Amino acid sequence: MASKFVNGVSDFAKSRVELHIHLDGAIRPSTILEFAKKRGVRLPADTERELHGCLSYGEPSSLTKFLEYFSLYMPAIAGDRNAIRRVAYELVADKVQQGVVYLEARYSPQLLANAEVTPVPWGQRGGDLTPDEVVSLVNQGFREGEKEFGITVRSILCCMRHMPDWSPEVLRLCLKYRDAGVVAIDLAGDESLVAEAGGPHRTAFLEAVRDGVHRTVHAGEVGSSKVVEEAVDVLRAERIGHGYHTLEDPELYARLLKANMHFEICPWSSYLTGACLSGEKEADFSKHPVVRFHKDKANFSINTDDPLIFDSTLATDYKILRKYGGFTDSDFMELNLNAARAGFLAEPDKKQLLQRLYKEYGMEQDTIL
Ligand SMILES: O=c1[nH]cnc2c1ncn2[C@@H]1O[C@H](CO)[C@@H](O)[C@H]1O
Repeated sequence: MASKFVNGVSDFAKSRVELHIHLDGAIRPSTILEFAKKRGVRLPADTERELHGCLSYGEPSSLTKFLEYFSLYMPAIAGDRNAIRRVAYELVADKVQQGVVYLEARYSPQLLANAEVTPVPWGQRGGDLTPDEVVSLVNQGFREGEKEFGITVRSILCCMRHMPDWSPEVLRLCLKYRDAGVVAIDLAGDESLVAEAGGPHRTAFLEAVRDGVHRTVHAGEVGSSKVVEEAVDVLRAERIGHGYHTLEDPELYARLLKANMHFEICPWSSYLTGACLSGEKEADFSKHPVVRFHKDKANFSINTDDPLIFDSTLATDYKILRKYGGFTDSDFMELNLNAARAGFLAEPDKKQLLQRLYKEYGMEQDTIL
């Protein structure tokens, strides 16, 4: 799939920071299979290889069609305590393999629950796993992974654009678990269907500002620059998830460059969701917005987004930038340092992370700080 674009290109394998990955878009096919069998959930295939083939794709589609893939496998995981702890732990294990030293992973607590959520997602029967307990289970999985693998992991809780009624609870969980690894609130979902953030989303984000909860918003992925403008001016986002279509509004773009806004860029994802380079069969990533961002010295990170469905790893995205954007090792170091600075880690931990990166990149920190 992705490999046809980047065969033979070398990778940047030093310590990396990843800020934009969906926990529920990053599950191992083997784990989906295992829990589906245990729970009697039907899947589109019953070997790991075939299943992975069914749950992923490699040609450009749309955000709406991409989001439908979740329904193929989420019934195997949602509502199961062991499954949820496992997928969190395994994400850490997988990311260590990809050289990640700091990870922020996001998910919707409601989409993994089967109690105290209306409607109960994925056609599940109601049960007794609440969004609150989901967060606690994910935290446990991440803490186990951190301990085992020696990296730092934090989480971001997603509000869903089409489910404004869930947002007050998402904010409550951000506050309840702020000392247990939850660092921010996000707004995810299909901005091609729901571009304007409804009242409860706005209220949750403004309360987040008031209560010191960090904020990132999916905006300008497939939606227009207006969605980005709303994210910044109304929802008070500190980072933008994707943000490619910011470029349609030069004034807004100039303002965000000046404000050093951080863009969470997901190159391979953006091709497959039709967010960028749409209509191109042989994608020419030299025309991707990330190349412009790079030229303009914008503040951005490189992320996989949903590596299960996009059949990718961080290497896929790094190789694309190396091949089509001319990114060098020092560019990769710089963007990872920018990612660490834009991370929602508490200040002392962030300082430690930056020191770790300087050391591993062989940089004299005195000359950089
Ligand atoms: O690229 C994306 N854009 C918008 N929403 C997304 C994307 N990837 C995943 N999700 C949505 O976020 C939820 C919580 O993790 C996922 O269940 C999916 O619905």
